[in-house]
Amino acid sequence: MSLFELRDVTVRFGGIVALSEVSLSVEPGQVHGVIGPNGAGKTTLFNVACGFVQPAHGTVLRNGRELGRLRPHHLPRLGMARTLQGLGLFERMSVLENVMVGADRFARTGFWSALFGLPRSARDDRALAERSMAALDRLGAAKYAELPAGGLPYPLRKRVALARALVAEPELLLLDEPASGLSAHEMDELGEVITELSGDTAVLLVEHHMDIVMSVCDMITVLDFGKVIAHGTPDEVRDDPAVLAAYLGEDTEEATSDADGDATDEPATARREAEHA
Ligand SMILES: Nc1ncnc2c1ncn2[C@@H]1O[C@H](COP(=O)(O)OP(=O)(O)OP(=O)(O)O)[C@@H](O)[C@H]1O
Repeated sequence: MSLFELRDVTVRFGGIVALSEVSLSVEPGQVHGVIGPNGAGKTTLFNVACGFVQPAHGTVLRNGRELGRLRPHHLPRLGMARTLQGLGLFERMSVLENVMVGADRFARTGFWSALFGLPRSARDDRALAERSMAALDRLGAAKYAELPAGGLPYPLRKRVALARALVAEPELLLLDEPASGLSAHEMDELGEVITELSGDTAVLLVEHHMDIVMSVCDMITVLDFGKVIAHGTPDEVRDDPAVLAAYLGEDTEEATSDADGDATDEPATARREAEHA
């Protein structure tokens, strides 16, 4: 039984089929990457996994159980957490407070006891703060705990967002383009963090940057035009002719490592635009 599964998921936006009968499964301890060229359906797949988008057909399963109409607020009780491209931090709140927001799965305090400041609330708060500090420490960001999140450089804010997702101790972490906006060096660091985390939590990593996907994932699902065109280990996917044709191929060099280490896929984009025309 898989930890998490999408089975034959189809999503349509008007006349556009963003995902067509897509299936994938994430196993415990696995880092599962989802890659594909622009418009392949990666974000849509992530949004289905988070409950932002409801499939027209197909099912989402957690530990083999169909989830029905999954909504984002169901994730904590399903043992799932996510980070988003936009990070979604409260800029004026401290780093620690931001991370504590992610720990609500552990907050037993009810609305009334919190409102009247009953002792259990303070105890819960202390426990949450300790847990949050531990998550920050794990990501090398504990020393920024008291600073406003909005003032931190972008890579650090990413770490805070990751700590916030981790503090609920999810069994499955959903990461949407975590490498975007990072330098090559920061991407390497992120890769190490993800590999380290995967000892405790499975990861579904939707990512545009090929280098990090190839280096940290155990399994990769490749999408193109909303369909799964390949699935396998990084080595299998790298050599798959369908992947080479769709995404890697002659565009690989440009797509993964331009001079300053920042990824670009302009040649691939141009080709795909021509195909769509
Ligand atoms: N809300 C929406 N309304 C209409 N069409 C959409 C919507 N979201 C996505 N699409 C379309 O669905 C297809 C898949 O888009 P999606 O954003 O999931 O791809 P992607 O692989 O994440 O692309 P990128 O790498 O460019 O972000 C595209 O053709 C896109 O234009």
